[in-house]
Amino acid sequence: MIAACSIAGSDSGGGAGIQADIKTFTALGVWGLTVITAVTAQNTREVRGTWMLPAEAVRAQIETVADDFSIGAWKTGMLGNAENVRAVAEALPEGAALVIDPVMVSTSGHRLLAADAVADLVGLLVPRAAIVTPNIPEAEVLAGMNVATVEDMAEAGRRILDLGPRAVVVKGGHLPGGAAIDILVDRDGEMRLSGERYPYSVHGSGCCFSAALAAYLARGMPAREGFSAAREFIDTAIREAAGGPGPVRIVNPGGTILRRRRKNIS
Ligand SMILES: Cc1ncc(CO)c(N)n1
Repeated sequence: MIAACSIAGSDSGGGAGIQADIKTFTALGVWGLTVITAVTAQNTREVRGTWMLPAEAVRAQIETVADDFSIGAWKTGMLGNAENVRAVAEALPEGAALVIDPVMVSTSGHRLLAADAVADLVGLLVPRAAIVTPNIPEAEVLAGMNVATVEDMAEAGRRILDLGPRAVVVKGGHLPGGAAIDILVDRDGEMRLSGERYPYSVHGSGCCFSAALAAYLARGMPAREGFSAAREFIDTAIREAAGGPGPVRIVNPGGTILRRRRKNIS
């Protein structure tokens, strides 16, 4: 069995957070494990409240799943506060393949990471990541610069790479313009993917993208290949959500890779 574990908050609306991650893992043939950091009362339009779980509960969930499952990849989403960031850093097994979605603020404008937790996220977790996946506002915080152009995105990606992860994907969905461009930066250089820009924004797209990346890493794909595959997966999910705003619609992307690799899953 290929398994991946999401460390994130619950979205009662089912479009983002833990729920998005389980649905994505399932669509990609990966067994989804979950470590819940927080509960949110949320729908596609607003976050009405958030309640953090104690760090002890976060630590115990990580240790319990790690003791039983062979976990091909981990991903973090909403961590909420510095205590939970530290608990994750302490409990996460050494050498784990880690995708960090540095969730800070919801699309609807609600804070999902305390401002004073950013330093611990950067100091304790980002250097351990296989891939960090900031959107533009998150890249601005992590890189300490304004990002207004595609070249700014690449520069921000390089600065975040200097924090120590093996790769960074800066997602360009928040930039104005014709195409939606995402840039992966790693020590070999950069890789740009240009996709269609849909005339609406959907709830949960960032969560599904990073979960898809984690699923592909768990299935043994290298980071650059996983980036292409996850980009295609989320493009389909956003397109199928047409009529938005609303949640992304996760569809099984089908294709030969999934069917071929499915045989490996018992
Ligand atoms: C629980 C949760 N995680 C992440 C996001 C990011 O969109 C959200 N809105 N809610």
